[in-house]
Amino acid sequence: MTRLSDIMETQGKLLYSKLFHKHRQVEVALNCSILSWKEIERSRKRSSGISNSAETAHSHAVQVCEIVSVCKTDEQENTKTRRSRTNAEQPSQLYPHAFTVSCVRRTRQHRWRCSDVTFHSANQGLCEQWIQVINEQLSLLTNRPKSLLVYINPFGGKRHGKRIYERKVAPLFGRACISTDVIVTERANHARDHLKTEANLDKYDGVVCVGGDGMFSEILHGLITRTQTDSGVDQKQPDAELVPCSLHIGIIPAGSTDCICFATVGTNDPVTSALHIIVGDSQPMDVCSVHHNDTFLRYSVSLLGYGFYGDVLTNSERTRFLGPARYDLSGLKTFLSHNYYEGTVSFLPAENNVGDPRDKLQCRSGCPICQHKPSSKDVQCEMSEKKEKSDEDVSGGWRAIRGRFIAINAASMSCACPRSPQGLSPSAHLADGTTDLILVRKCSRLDFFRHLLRHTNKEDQFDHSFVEVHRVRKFRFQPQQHELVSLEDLSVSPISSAQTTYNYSTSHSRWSCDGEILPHAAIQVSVQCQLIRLFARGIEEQQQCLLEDPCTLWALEPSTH
Ligand SMILES: Nc1ncnc2c1ncn2[C@@H]1O[C@H](COP(=O)(O)OP(=O)(O)OP(=O)(O)O)[C@@H](O)[C@H]1O
Repeated sequence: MTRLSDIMETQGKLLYSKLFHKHRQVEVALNCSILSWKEIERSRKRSSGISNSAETAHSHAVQVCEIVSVCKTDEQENTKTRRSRTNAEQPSQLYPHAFTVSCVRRTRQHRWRCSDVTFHSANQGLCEQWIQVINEQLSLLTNRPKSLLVYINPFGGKRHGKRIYERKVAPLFGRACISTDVIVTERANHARDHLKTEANLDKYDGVVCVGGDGMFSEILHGLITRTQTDSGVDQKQPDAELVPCSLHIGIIPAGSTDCICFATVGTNDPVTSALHIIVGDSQPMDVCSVHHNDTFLRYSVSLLGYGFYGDVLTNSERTRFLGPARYDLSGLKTFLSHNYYEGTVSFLPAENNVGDPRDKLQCRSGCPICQHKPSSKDVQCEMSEKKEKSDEDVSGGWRAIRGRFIAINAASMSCACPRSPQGLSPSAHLADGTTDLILVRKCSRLDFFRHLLRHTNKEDQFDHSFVEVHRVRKFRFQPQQHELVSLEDLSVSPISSAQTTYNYSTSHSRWSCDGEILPHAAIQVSVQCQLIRLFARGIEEQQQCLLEDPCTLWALEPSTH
């Protein structure tokens, strides 16, 4: 990676001045990508009668694209600060004019904060020039949103959505001169329906969702449906090539489950999300379209789960009154039930894909695998290759596995969360046009427990004889129609042997689709590569970016953060 200081040298300076920062003289320089400042400390050593002017410098730099705003420093603020200074800090009194640059500062665990840096000068005109030139550079950043449509779910999570937006997000949008239209939802699906038909989307550069994953799903469905309607595409057709949405979606986390935000930003923090929106970050994301025959069911961006995860969700819905504890209780109940389900999974492997579900390459900011996006031409080519092969192979490039499954999961992202830091599929990618299909076959309770346990540590959860994982572009599931099946032939684990009764599989489970239960067990799923874009940049390798340039403003905050 190129050092910021090198960029400063190689790119022409737009502006250079000696100003004061924190009562020390600094050299401040701006080019089209970096604002940097360097402390000048003159220690006049006199030896052998020769005056020696030495510079010891503390350098700082911020990328122009991470500047939130620049403004004249409030007169009162400036005077107050000056009055409170001691005599030793008097030079600032000689420099009464000032401007403040607000910029992104990285703190621990992928959190961003807005940090103010104030520069003082005796020359008012010079301060105004700095403000003007920095603003000119900011206006060249065309990816930044200027106008946003914000939907707030006032009942998401702990019901703090409105307060979070008003206190933490709106002031930042104001500073960045972003205009907003805010809609506080009055019922479930209010945001989805408004986006589908009423909203005048031409006015906006993006849509912001204040709430949890359920609220995000509403925005996702509203925006995709609207885009297809406006483009004359029929999303009901399972083979329709969907048109990518032009508006970005921003997520301000304010729900009880905020997995999409966590997976795309690395933290669930409203201020961090607001800053990613302000700087106009862009993270493409795959979306799975789910159909039952020719009926469109839903879109999914994170997890489609049949069997274990479908049952956990179905059971938890029956005990909503228990609050978030219902998921633990339902998980335990489902685990003890130890059901399995028979059916056929058919899938189209992503053979030309660069990555593999077990290659341990995690999807991170600027992910090379997601950048190697297959064009629809490549996918067509892959399909026709498969078709050619199909002359010999009856499956037409598709593979089919019939069996008895405890769980069938399709992870379109790692699905990492605080409880499972690696997630269900640690190497799944946000935008490579595939989903990781994980099949957990019938096994003993103890084995299944061992498999589940691996989600909480760093061991390979696919390294079990009863687990297989395939990276796929499409898949189908057809449940087996049959009577109740006995688990007699299961290898008996210590846990199950303690029980005197046998377990029986009910014939069907339900699919959990990003936390919503689907009405059909037989489904067809097709991954729509990079159908949407979020105001995010994926999870940054934080330590790496701190170490790469010592000349950086990105100092870590104390561990309290
Ligand atoms: N004004 C409203 N009144 C009732 N429900 C709403 C309203 N606005 C949105 N919703 C619905 O609330 C559901 C949950 O919202 P959200 O995801 O923001 O919060 P959550 O606490 O994370 O949800 P969950 O109950 O799924 O954990 C969404 O499916 C959404 O459709």
